[in-house]
Amino acid sequence: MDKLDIASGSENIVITMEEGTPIDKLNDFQYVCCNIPSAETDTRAFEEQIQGCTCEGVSCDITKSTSCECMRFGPTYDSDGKLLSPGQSDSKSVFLECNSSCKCLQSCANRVVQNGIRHRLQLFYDQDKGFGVRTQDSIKCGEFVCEYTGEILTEFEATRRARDQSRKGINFIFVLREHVTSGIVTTFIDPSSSGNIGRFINHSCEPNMCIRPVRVHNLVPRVCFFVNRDIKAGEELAYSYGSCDGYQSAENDGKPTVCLCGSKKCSGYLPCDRFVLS
Ligand SMILES: C[S@@+](CC[C@H](N)C(=O)[O-])C[C@H]1O[C@@H](n2cnc3c(N)ncnc32)[C@H](O)[C@@H]1O
Repeated sequence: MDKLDIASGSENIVITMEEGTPIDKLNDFQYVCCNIPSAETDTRAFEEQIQGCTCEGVSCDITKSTSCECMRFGPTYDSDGKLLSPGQSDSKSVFLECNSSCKCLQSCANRVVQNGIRHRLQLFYDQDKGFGVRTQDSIKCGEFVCEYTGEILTEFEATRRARDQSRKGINFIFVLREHVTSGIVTTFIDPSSSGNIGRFINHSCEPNMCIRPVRVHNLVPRVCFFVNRDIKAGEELAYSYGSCDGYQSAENDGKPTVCLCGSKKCSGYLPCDRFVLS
């Protein structure tokens, strides 16, 4: 692994590591910028291209979102590419960007996540919480930070791996629950051996980031982090591992993990997803 860039050049920005970060702990970790199917996962959702819009011009018009098929569920961003309503639990559940089959250009206002990480991020290590991520730039409320990429698992494999990871006192499996008309669609993402910088972000009971499941070229949801307030360079980035409109992260089975987020609103323990226990 590159000592200067944990992404080894695969992101469009260098992701540095604070001096002294014990990267030897990450021997088998492979950095991947996008989700990949595990050996057991049906790959059809990866292959099915979402139909693009037929808008004419360089960029689709955010202010007339009803005229763009990619914004049929409403706009996701404002004209500066900032997430609309980052401080609220979302009012809509489908977040669609324009994609490779649309006529608009890569600079279209409805293309944010697909343009990758824009702010300088740094990996660091804390004796108590382990790895963590801070920003080296100030970030404005609503701006995109990064995704949580990894292997997309079947429920069976997710349960097996979650139990396995819990025994080692750590759990990386992100459980995304989306409420759709036909019921609940659940996606399991495991970045423990293949993942991106999102894998290292810690939980806070008073987080500075929110999560949105964004779809771009295919049906596989991309779990995306956006800041929910203006933040300063040097701040640690954090999201809530607990449920919020269907998003949850698994935690240690049986023994709750004491939360060290340091917030006055701290609930004492990390949230736990019940699927691990079933
Ligand atoms: C997705 S990983 C985050 C990166 C992790 N710190 C590492 O060293 O790889 C989740 C794990 O980090 C630790 N963690 C995250 N947030 C924490 C918090 N607020 N307090 C205590 N431990 C935390 C827990 O061990 C949890 O299982």
